[in-house]
Amino acid sequence: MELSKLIANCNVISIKGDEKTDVSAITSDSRQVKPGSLFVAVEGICTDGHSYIGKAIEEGASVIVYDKPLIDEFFSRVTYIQVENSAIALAMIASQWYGNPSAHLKLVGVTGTNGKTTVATLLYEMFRRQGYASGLLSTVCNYVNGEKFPTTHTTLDPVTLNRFLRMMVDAGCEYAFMEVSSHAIHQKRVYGLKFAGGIFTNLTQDHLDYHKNMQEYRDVKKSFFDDLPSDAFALTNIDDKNGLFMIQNTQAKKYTYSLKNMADFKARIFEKHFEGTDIEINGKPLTVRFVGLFNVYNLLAVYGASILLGLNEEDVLRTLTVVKPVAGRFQTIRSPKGFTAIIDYAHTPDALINVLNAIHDVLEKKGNIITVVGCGGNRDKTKRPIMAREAYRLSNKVIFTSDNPRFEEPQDILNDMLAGLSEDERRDVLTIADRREAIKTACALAKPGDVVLIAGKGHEDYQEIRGVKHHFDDKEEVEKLFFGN
Ligand SMILES: CC(=O)N[C@H]1[C@@H](OP(=O)(O)OP(=O)(O)OC[C@H]2O[C@@H](n3ccc(=O)[nH]c3=O)[C@H](O)[C@@H]2O)O[C@H](CO)[C@@H](O)[C@@H]1O[C@H](C)C(=O)N[C@@H](C)C(=O)N[C@H](CCC(=O)O)C(=O)O
Ligand SMILES: Nc1ncnc2c1ncn2[C@@H]1O[C@H](COP(=O)(O)OP(=O)(O)OP(=O)(O)O)[C@@H](O)[C@H]1O
Ligand SMILES: N[C@H](CCC[C@H](N)C(=O)O)C(=O)O
Ligand SMILES: [Mg+2]
Repeated sequence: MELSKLIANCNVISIKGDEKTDVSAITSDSRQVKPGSLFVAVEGICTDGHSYIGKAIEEGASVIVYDKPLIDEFFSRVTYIQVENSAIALAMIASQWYGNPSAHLKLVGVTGTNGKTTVATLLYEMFRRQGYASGLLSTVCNYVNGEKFPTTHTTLDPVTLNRFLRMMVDAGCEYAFMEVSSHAIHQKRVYGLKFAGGIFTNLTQDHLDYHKNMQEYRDVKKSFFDDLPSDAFALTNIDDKNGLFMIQNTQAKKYTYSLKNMADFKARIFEKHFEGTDIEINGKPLTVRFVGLFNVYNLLAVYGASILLGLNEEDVLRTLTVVKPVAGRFQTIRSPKGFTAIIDYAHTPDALINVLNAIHDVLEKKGNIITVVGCGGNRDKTKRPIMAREAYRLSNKVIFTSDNPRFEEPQDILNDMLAGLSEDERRDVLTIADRREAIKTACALAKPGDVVLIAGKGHEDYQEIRGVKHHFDDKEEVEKLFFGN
């Protein structure tokens, strides 16, 4: 593609070299540069792409896009484009390169601390079941109409993201649903995408390793809604204290959902059981196969977005009665000994509280809750003592274990968790760093009628230790213990 066309939507400060040059590929990673590539130098968290400009040229890059003064020498065979912001330029160039695919889809972004995967995946299933070709970009998996692709992030980098959206357009998809993480908004990964709608689920503590404080985290999320166009919808959970704040300055059409207040989309709960929940949405009764108050919020968001996108109400309600939880989200496995294991991706204090309360609601004190939980390494450390405290408070027995230690010592993470308990309380808990052993111990302690909650890793099929992902799957571990093999 001709360079001048590629940079048409960028805020260009200066151009040195031939603007008509033909570009053969685009990347922000010098290690992926091929002859004729355009390389965008982006300042990152670990390193600065500007330091790899020399390397990119050595590998054959013919265009360099940058936003900081260059000290390197200029080569006459290379075109240098100085832009206002490289991360934004990367997103705009990626969209152009793939023919602005988001403009040819009805793209809906879901943001919030918890519930993004659940809401985005259920929307994808909803639209597929109504016969619409659709795509999904989520933490668990990406789908282009029925075809499955593994993923690396909750929200992909702009080049990969736009490549997927292009694949969706080429496959005839009309709708696309994606998770929008706060990291992605902050790093401009979704910049310039044309959204047909945005959904806010909730905001509670997470990622305080990355964002300076809760206010910055909240403001980053809000900026996603600030940038929505006027023909899009902004659908928000007004039972969350930041729900209205999120849509305060958006140009998009505002809609609300709630279980407690007057709202455009409203639900009530009648009866909770282990197999599901009897609810009412906008006055219509239905039984869903989901457990937990938080899942009623997720389903309500799905209902609201489906209606706003033009689906028929009866079809939507009928589909809500048949869809099932996403892998690793409140996934229940019955043991032959009469207790239940629940695998759940709760990896924030709020998610853990919600999932434990949901178990209490259906257990009605007729059994004990044994919780196995750990916290991820090289992530928000301040959530560790809180998660430990809540797990202790809401369980009959807790076993602290490892999640993904990444580059930290497992015992250091466990110590941060234990700091959330008093000395007396610490004597009540078991600390077993080996996750396999921890799960085994919990299942050995369980009596008929009990629940073993295994929290934090959900669908993940690995444990990340010192940069290596070792195969590990909570569900597989439980099935081995229950059914052998
Ligand atoms: C902290 C974080 O978000 N990091 C993301 C960020 O990387 P970074 O800023 O560290 O990049 P860097 O390594 O400093 O490099 C800067 C630039 O130099 C380039 N470079 C680097 C080395 C080299 O040899 N040559 C070269 O050109 C890099 O390609 C990059 O363009 O930009 C990269 C490209 O988009 C991401 O892959 C990377 O995700 C890392 C792997 C990650 O783990 N991110 C997690 C925290 C994340 O994003 N999570 C959210 C979900 C969170 C939630 O649950 O809500 C997600 O959306 O997945
Ligand atoms: N609406 C909700 N409110 C609070 N907690 C929720 C909600 N939905 C799900 N959870 C809890 O959070 C966990 C993760 O759910 P889900 O994967 O849908 O969230 P997510 O926002 O995609 O997470 P991530 O940030 O890792 O992408 C679930 O296993 C459950 O424990
Ligand atoms: N998307 C989340 C995943 C956390 C999952 C948990 N198992 C962990 O490793 O901390 C994050 O990047 O914080
Ligand atoms: Mg997710």
